[in-house]
Amino acid sequence: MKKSIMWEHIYEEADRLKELLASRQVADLLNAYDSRKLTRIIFVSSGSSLNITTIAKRFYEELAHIEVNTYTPFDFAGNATILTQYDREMTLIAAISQTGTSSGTIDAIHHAKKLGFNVLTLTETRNTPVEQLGDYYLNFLSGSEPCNAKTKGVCNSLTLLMLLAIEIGKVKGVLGDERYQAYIDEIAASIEDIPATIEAAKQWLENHQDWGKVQHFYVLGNGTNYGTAEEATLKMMETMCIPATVCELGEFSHGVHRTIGPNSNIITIVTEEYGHEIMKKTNGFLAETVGRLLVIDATSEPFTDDNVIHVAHRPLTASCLNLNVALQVLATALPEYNGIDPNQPMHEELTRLVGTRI
Ligand SMILES: O=P(O)(O)OC[C@H]1O[C@](O)(CO)[C@@H](O)[C@@H]1O
Repeated sequence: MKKSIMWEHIYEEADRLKELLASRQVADLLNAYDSRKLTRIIFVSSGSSLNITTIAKRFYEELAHIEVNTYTPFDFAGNATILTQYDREMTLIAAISQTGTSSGTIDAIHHAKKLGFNVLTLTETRNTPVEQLGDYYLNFLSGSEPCNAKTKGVCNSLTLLMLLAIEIGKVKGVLGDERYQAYIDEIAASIEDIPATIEAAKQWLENHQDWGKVQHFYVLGNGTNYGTAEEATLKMMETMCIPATVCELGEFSHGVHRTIGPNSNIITIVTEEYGHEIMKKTNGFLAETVGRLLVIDATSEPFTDDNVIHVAHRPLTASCLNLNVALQVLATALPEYNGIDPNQPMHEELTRLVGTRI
């Protein structure tokens, strides 16, 4: 079977990210848009473009003192009457769509404009409705990604959101020069980590091809990487075409734990953020209880075991970039072990029926 085009996108990630980091587009945006009074960002997006906002949330709150609200387009347009109460000058709506063609996101932009908000749009694809409807624009700079499950676009858009938070933090004076540089340096170092992450995940998979046969899996994460767990769940569901469950670590023992047993397959994401001790105990319990456990470990003292993939410890960003890369490798490789193209068409008639894209 021909290797999926997703591999090409994954191997491009480090170069596309370096271009993004070198770009001046965020600085140019902040010259055109005065972010000094900004106290609230409302993200509106779907799928991976939504999951990156959950990951990026804490960078805005911590580094720029901006409250973050994350909405799906439907919820934003139809279930958010509180929007009318928000100060238009202190609030920015940021609509994200890789393709720039998701109809829900387009409707949400129209709604935001009707309410009188400033709208920043972010896309991978230029000359699309999402690009053109906003007041301000940022491109992912990831290059074209003509497949269903996005990889390089996720890495670039996630990094773009982190860079935007860091630059706004600097403009607002929340982030001093030293901390600003430390974040930029950590992102640069994380980009250099990517080839090793890809290799570590591929090597682990060589001996664990049986994961390709699973019919359901869980992903557990917390803190910054709860969003990564959501993204991994979506990515692997999209490529493997099987159901999955995502759970925030603290919530796992509030009911979800009752569903697991020897037939369960669980991926956990381990960092040193709040909840680390509980994650350790949970992993110990899972190792005894479930059929398959995979631990993606980004701590400073990673545990070495047959069920562990190591990702470099990057404490300021909780290694979020490389954790996503490792999980993208899984999502691409596992269907291929069964001779299935991770990008195979599936129920396209539904997206046409409900008008997912324009
Ligand atoms: O970012 P977009 O183009 O609005 O699409 C949202 C989501 O839709 C999908 O393409 C699948 O429908 C996802 O891969 C993507 O994350």
